[in-house]
Amino acid sequence: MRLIRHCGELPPDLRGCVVALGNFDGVHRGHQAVILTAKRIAESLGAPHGVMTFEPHPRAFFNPTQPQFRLTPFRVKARLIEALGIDLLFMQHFDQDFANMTALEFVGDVLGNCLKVRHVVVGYDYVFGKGRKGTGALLQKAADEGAFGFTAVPPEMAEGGETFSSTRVREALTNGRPAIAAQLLGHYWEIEGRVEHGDQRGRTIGFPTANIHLGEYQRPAAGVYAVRAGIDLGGATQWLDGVANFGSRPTFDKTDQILEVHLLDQNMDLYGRHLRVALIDFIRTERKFSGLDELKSQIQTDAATARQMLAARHFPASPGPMVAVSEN
Ligand SMILES: Cc1cc2nc3c(=O)[nH]c(=O)nc-3n(C[C@H](O)[C@H](O)[C@H](O)COP(=O)(O)O)c2cc1C
Ligand SMILES: Nc1ncnc2c1ncn2[C@@H]1O[C@H](COP(=O)(O)OP(=O)(O)O)[C@@H](O)[C@H]1O
Repeated sequence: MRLIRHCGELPPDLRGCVVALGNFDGVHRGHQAVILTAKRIAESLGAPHGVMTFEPHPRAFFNPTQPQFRLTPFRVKARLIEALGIDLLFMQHFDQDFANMTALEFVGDVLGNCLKVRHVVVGYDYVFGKGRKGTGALLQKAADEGAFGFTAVPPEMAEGGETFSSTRVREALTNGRPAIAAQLLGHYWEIEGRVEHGDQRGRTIGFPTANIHLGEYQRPAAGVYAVRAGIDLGGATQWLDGVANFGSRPTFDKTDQILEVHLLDQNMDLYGRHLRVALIDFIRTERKFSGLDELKSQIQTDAATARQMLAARHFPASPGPMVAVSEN
């Protein structure tokens, strides 16, 4: 997959693609339907396929003080889109100038003059352009006038008849339901980041923990999770079982929230390493303990619970993006 940040970077032979437009935060199963529709149409036309997405997320641009909400920071989103086999990823920088662009200007200048798109694909409720005036109807009108082909993909339904949505994924995570989030996403939800130094207390109780700050990520429910941690070993991601706590560690009167991951049966220096942490199951809510002994004995129980939960699930043997398995 080729990442294009500026129109001028697009080689002439890659003009005329079929493009899926959207924010696609999470790349959930509804997003996948939109992106794969663009891919299928492109293949039938013999054209390149692409996804156009906007950074920073327009919602974060317009409301910079709102709580963090991202399911997938850009690099994670890009990896998931690449896994769908897409040729081109257009990352459109979202700034004040871009926000001022009308829907018609976007269609004419970006989709038309710059990309010379053959076909545009969006989800059923997608809106774009200044004042959110750009709709499926506007794109259909441009298509009727011969600018390009157009497809609006109808809502993809989950088993219970509800539509897949990033909002529902966020709700599942804040309610401590990572398995539900995984069903909606079609893959386990992952937090990834660099391992930082902490208070070096973990090793003294036999549970060293790799610490990761969540940055722009949506905060899940505070508590203990069975996790799988992905570490880059020689270019391939190796997945290891673990138990993690996300929260503010009230036992030590801390207030900042952090993800702390203990890898089961491992002893390795992870400081400064890049870690992917997939939340698999929720074990319990975070608590304030009377002291280290009580915390240690609870973490021993948590580790045993995580072991059982992870053993009950089946994960693909090969490294790469993990796929969600159904609840059992
Ligand atoms: C499985 C697990 C469960 C935890 N549960 C709690 C908890 O309920 N309450 C709490 O205050 N801290 C909890 N912690 C966080 C520990 O307080 C923290 O890992 C320990 O103090 C080590 O901190 P350090 O990495 O800064 O050295 C948990 C940690 C792990 C690994
Ligand atoms: N099984 C393991 N799981 C997690 N981290 C481990 C493990 N074994 C060794 N480590 C190392 O120990 C560090 C955490 O130890 P800890 O005493 O909790 O220190 P800190 O407070 O700095 O996180 C990790 O960052 C990693 O480098």
